[in-house]
Amino acid sequence: MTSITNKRVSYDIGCMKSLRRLPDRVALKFMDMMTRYMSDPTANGLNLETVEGSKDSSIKSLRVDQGYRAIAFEVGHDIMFVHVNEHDKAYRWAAGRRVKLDPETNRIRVIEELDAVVEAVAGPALSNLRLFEAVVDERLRGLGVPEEELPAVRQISTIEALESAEERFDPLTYQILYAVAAGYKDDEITTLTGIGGDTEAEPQAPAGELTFGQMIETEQSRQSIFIPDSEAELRRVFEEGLEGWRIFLHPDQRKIAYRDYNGPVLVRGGAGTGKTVVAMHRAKHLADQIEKDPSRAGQRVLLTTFTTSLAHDIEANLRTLCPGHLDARPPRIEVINLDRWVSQFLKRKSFAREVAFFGEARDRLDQVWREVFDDHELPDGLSEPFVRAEWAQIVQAKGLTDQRAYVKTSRAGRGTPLDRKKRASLWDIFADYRARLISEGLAEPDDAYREATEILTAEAPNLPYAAVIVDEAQDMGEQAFRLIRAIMPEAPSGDHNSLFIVGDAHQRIYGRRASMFACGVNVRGRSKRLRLNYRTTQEIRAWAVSVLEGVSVDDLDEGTDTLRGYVSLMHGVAPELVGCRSEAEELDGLVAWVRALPEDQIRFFDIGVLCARRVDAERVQGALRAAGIATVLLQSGADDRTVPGVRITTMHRAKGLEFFAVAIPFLSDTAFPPSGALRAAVDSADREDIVMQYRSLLHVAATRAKKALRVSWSGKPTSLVRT
Ligand SMILES: Nc1ncnc2c1ncn2[C@@H]1O[C@H](COP(=O)(O)OP(=O)(O)OP(=O)(O)O)[C@@H](O)[C@H]1O
Repeated sequence: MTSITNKRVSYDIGCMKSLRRLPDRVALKFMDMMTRYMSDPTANGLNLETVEGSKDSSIKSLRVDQGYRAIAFEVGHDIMFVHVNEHDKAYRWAAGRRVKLDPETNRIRVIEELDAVVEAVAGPALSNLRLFEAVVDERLRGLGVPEEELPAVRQISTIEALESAEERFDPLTYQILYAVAAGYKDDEITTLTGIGGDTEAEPQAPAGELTFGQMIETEQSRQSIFIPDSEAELRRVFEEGLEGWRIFLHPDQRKIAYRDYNGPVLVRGGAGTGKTVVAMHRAKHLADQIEKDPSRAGQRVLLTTFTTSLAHDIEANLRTLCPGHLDARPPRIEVINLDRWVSQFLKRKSFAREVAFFGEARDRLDQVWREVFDDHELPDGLSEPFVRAEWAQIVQAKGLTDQRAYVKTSRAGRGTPLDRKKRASLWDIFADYRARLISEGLAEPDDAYREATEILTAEAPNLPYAAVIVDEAQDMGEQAFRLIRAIMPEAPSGDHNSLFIVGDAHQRIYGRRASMFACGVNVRGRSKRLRLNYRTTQEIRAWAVSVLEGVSVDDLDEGTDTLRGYVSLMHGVAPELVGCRSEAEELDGLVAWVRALPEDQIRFFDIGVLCARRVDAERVQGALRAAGIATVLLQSGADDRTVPGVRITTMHRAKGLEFFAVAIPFLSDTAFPPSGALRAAVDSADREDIVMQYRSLLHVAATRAKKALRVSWSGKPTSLVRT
């Protein structure tokens, strides 16, 4: 027996999973031993014992209590725990295992070599029952199954047998086998595993030359091996649960979040690909760097979003990832939505006008417009809604403050042409509106962004930010990007790790748009894409993508994006598409669907009903309540999951949420897009924009579902859905 001190301890995903199956007292004891060792390795040495008769001399066992043993590999400076189980089972598991440094996949693999005898006996007898019969060795090897595991693969007879043999295989092998069995194509499996193909991650050194200690640190190994940085981190992971996003990042995610960049970075990815997860890890990484360097004390990372609710969610999640950075005084990470940041900044700068973000202040804007329209004649053929749309989408969106700039500006994308004369008379109206706003002490959000940008540019105040991370970038307009660039201007020494921008133009639901390049944010050569959807099954994702079929979407810059090449981690059942004769029948069906969901697998808070309009959400609430089903109508605040009840909310609010099962009712051709929204269109181009926003909204709503989706309508379905 050797008492081990001062080694680096890590845990592979198999160990984490086996911990979950242990009785609580055993799991707690193991966790306690590990955290104590990490807090003071010299005082709390680990008594590792050699496993007699094992194939690999580095395999060791650790007594957890009388009946349980943990299995680990001890190589050089590292101890990697791989399994915890009852005494005999643990030793049996350990007997045939060995650790392999696999240069092909740039990972540490934990494999079991079957004896040739077992193989010979099992082979012919099972020949007509083999799950992978039609799959040749070469394909499996190419996908990353180690040679040594092929005999065991050949013994698997059914998908259920594969599932119950999970512990027999190296975690990556299991993932590959499962994907092959589920019918994924090779390029899709490459996306799932991050091996080879067109992935962001790549070997960091010639893989063949890496030692165990180096190989365990690769982006690829860390997809399934957790190396805690500190006792606090280990304790948090044990306490908060083992949700993959915190520890087992996809190699692409880790590479994107944990590298240095010499300029702004753009990360795109379809719904559910872990963009927010990457943004959070990026914040942690940059804050870790600040913490380690005493000369950077007081600096911080600004993580900003478009909506308040996402900012709340991110802050809550960061509390489980790196609370120290939020609680430090001053904090090393600040999470705030951009509107709020602007309000606070302008307040500090004694900006005297009230910014009309929502509510009563917005009603006052309507009142000012009414007064302006009373005093002006509109140019021929133009309506009041047109004038307001021109103001919002051209003048304010582009930050135009004088007539010359307005006359010269490009109005690309606006349907109704305007000659010079019309533009000149429109400018009179705009100038009057602006003057009245100022005398009323009011400002629109775009004014606030512009003012803040001007103050920052003129004063260059000493802000504490070392970097800005932006989530939901697709919903931010030009003024927002100019402001972000002004908060984090390019340093004289270059743009080191300055801006990290995350978004998906397919999910643009607020009608704003900007080219980052035009706003001084140059991401050329640093544009990344995430392709693995962790949230939604392949079947639901395919349906959600069909809603956007044939539509061209930008890449948040000056190019175009596509939803091709995405893969979902899971397969599941096809979405239910339900046509009804009336809305009453639709609501009855919805109630029956909620009741029929398997109660043992799913709790009410994990069911979301998403509607285009708040009034519809209220109708759904009425129907569910009448049937005795508890409900929660979600408003703009965070979703408190300790309150029981089916979640009902608008599709807009659903952004940032996810549910096991989602229902989207009222998708008839007269109800979706809602007629009120279409009536607001000022011309055919505007109408197309509105329809596009509703397509995106439906795409967002559908991609909130993890496992089950129900879509319904009464009468004729909207042309936006494929039935
Ligand atoms: N490496 C990972 N391991 C396990 N789960 C992950 C991983 N990365 C992301 N997830 C999970 O996938 C889901 C989607 O992640 P996230 O919200 O970051 O995606 P997103 O791209 O921002 O989505 P959207 O654009 O739809 O809002 C979350 O439940 C998250 O915890």
